[in-house]
Amino acid sequence: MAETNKESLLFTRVNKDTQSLPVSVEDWERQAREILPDGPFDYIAGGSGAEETLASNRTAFSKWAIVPRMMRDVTNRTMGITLFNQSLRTPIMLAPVGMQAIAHPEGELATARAAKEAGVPLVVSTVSAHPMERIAEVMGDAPRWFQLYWSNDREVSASMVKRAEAAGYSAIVLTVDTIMLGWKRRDFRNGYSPLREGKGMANYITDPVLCSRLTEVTAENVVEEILKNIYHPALNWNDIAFLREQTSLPILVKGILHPDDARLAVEYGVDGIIVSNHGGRQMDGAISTLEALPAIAKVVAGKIPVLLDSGVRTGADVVKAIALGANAVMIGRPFLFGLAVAGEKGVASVLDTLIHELDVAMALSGSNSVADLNESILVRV
Ligand SMILES: Cc1cc2nc3c(=O)[nH]c(=O)nc-3n(C[C@H](O)[C@H](O)[C@H](O)COP(=O)(O)O)c2cc1C
Ligand SMILES: O=C(O)C(=O)c1ccccc1
Repeated sequence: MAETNKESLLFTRVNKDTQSLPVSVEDWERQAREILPDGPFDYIAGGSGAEETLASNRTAFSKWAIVPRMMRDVTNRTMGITLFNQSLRTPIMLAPVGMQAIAHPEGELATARAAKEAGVPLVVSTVSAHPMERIAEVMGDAPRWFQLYWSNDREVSASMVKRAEAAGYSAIVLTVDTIMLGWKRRDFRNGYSPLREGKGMANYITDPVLCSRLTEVTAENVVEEILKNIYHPALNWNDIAFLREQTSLPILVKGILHPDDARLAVEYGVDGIIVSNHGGRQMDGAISTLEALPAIAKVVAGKIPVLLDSGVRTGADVVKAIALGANAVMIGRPFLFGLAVAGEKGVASVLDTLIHELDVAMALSGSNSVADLNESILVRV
């Protein structure tokens, strides 16, 4: 990506199109704060409980410093990786984020266009504001995964997975940390629930199995059904076998923080792990993902890919996560702030900035490829 680097620094970053756009996630967040009402803004930016995990996701990154290597000829460096036989331009993905219409009316459709343009895979949420098939249409051949919220009616889960496979999604991400919703004080204060407002029902109202359960298909009935479906405390490792019967796609579990769970994921034949605390939105007081990563990477020992999200904001953050054992990272709120402020252009700009930051961070740390990144360039501070 040497050519992009030159261009970005000398031209793109100072040309008139990008000048008015924010250049950091903090700036995007500030602008989103101005545009969005309290309900949606707090829903997006907030965390659960006392927001301790939300904060520690960031401080964890500052507890590691990069010790850059010099004079390593980084002319021909690459950010490319291969994940489940798919070549990706960078080790960055868009995390599954539901109900994106609360940020921007075009929601996931705008995000999908930006992701496609940037060559960054998108993970579409079960509770997306547009049907997965519609989002797939926008993406054409561009890489996309489907995130599943296990339903307490497993035939609904099976139906969604089959629809995703038919619509060209190439992996299933089973989110396992949301067997019930986290305790969100900001939302209680604001009296705000996007799910209740029907912002996350597109995949349900279009689902034949879910609709067959209703006496009458109305928005109200669908929302009630979703609320019942999202609550599924019985989820356990044996459910993986059922999921495996429904699809030939790779299955990842999202929300792993304990090395023993990582070991179980491998044992139960899962194809990938996403180290995540849901961006500090579920179990407050939970360990930050960067702190959790090394022990998990050690247990997994390269048997399956390990991804990480929660708190990734800069190119240097990506370098640190990969150096500590992640194969790739995902971002959530950063792209949502971009979406809220400037729709597709905003998501595109957030991605462009992060990708260029990563390129510069790799070059200046003396790394020619993602495979070059390891703990030897990190120190605890
Ligand atoms: C508004 C919002 C909605 C989310 N919806 C989902 C979802 O539907 N499914 C899911 O697995 N994770 C969901 N997440 C969690 C993200 O996938 C991701 O784990 C988290 O945002 C990463 O942390 P970050 O925001 O600090 O980058 C959501 C996060 C936010 C902020
Ligand atoms: O807001 C969230 O983080 C989230 O993941 C979610 C889960 C279930 C329903 C709606 C949102």
